[in-house]
Amino acid sequence: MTTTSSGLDLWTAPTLTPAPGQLNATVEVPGSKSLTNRYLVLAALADGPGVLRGALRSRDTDLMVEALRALGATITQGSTPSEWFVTPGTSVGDVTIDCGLAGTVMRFIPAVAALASGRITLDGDAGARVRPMGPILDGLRGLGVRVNDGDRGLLPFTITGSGAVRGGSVDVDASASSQFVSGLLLAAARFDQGLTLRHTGTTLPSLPHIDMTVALLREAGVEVDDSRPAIWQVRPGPITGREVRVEPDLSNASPFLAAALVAGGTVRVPGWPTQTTQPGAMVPEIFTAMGATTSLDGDVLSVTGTGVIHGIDIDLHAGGELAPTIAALAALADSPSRLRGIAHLRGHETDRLAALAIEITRLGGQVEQTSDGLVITPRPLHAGVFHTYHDHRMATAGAIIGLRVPGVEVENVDTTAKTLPGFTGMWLAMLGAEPSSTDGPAI
Ligand SMILES: O=C(O)C1=C[C@@H](OP(=O)(O)O)[C@@H](O)[C@H](O)C1
Ligand SMILES: C=C(OP(=O)(O)O)C(=O)O
Repeated sequence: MTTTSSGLDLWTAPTLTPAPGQLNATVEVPGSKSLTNRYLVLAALADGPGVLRGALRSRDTDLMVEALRALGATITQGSTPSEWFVTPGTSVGDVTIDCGLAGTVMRFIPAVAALASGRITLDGDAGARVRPMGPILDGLRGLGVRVNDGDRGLLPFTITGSGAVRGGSVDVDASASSQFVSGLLLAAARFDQGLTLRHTGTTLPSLPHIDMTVALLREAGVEVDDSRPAIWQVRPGPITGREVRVEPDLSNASPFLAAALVAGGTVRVPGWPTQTTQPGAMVPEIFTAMGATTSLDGDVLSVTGTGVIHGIDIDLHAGGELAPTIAALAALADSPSRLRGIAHLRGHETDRLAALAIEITRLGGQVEQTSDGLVITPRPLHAGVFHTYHDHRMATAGAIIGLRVPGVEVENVDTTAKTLPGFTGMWLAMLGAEPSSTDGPAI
């Protein structure tokens, strides 16, 4: 790692020349962010103690633990960092909660805060203060919750919890984020009247993540009716405290599996679920379309590539999390790609459409931003700094491109700690290289 005069930490991404069979690695991927933070919320709202095993430890999940503690839950680490014991509890008093840059914290905690008693202020990183919040705050108001956001629809804001939420019916436009729906559904069984939520927008991103919310509620004994399109009904009732095991994070697996396409060879990820609501389940089909061979043997997903990557035309509205990985592959492909249905990525950790376009173009690529995505035309790429805008998935995208293009320096690669602390060590281990405290190794 080097630090420039302007204070940027730069990590030279290791390069591996494509050679069939050269890459041969098995990568253990930690638990899913989305599952971990949902299980934590449900455990904190449950009718008795619960245990999470295989949980992700990262900035986003540690912030969720701190937020739930501030709201009265007792959460203690078990015998390993990925084991959490949760005892529900209710807080009384005024607290401030740091959401960092975590969408799951800023969108899942407000409804939990409304069930507590006191003035609860949520704030976060500078980048979090521009992420959309209005529809979920208006939704809470419609359910009887006092919210003061200065009518800005952004962090910071204060919720005055009275120890109970009336609940009832509410319309929410979730076209900017599925988390507006998940954030209300997760706590809804604890509302006096439960919740009937109707999505009013013309598009709905990340439906698998809403399905994940519904599935986890049902596993915890909550009655949810999702039989009508874009309407969810949650009956009031207890949430069961229980023991759960978290699946590996399939979206975080995607950069490692992508390495097989770029470098040629095979990357395996154990623990791949046969059935899951994670959008990362789309990875095998997408990578196959881009030129890989994939197979699931037991619970081990193998992706084998030749170094030749095909462009793809894909609607990613269900799995926008995967866009940075796919954009990085597209920049190295043998034909143009079109990524569609992902306008909402402009409200992610950064404006991901702009960030990907600017950074790939900076390395010599050709990327056009459309109203709802990107058109990527492969061009010979060259060395340069890949800026990451505090976005973990920009950092992993830079690492993917650097695997093929010598001299790609990923700025602030430690931003990967949002969901994957230790990314660089895992990346180097996958490549068979020793982690280095200086620049990336010559491989
Ligand atoms: O509920 C969740 O766990 C998530 C939902 C999605 O958010 P958006 O619908 O805002 O894209 C996804 O991109 C995010 O990484 C995690
Ligand atoms: C959009 C993402 O995160 P968040 O949960 O902060 O919305 C993401 O991880 O790609």
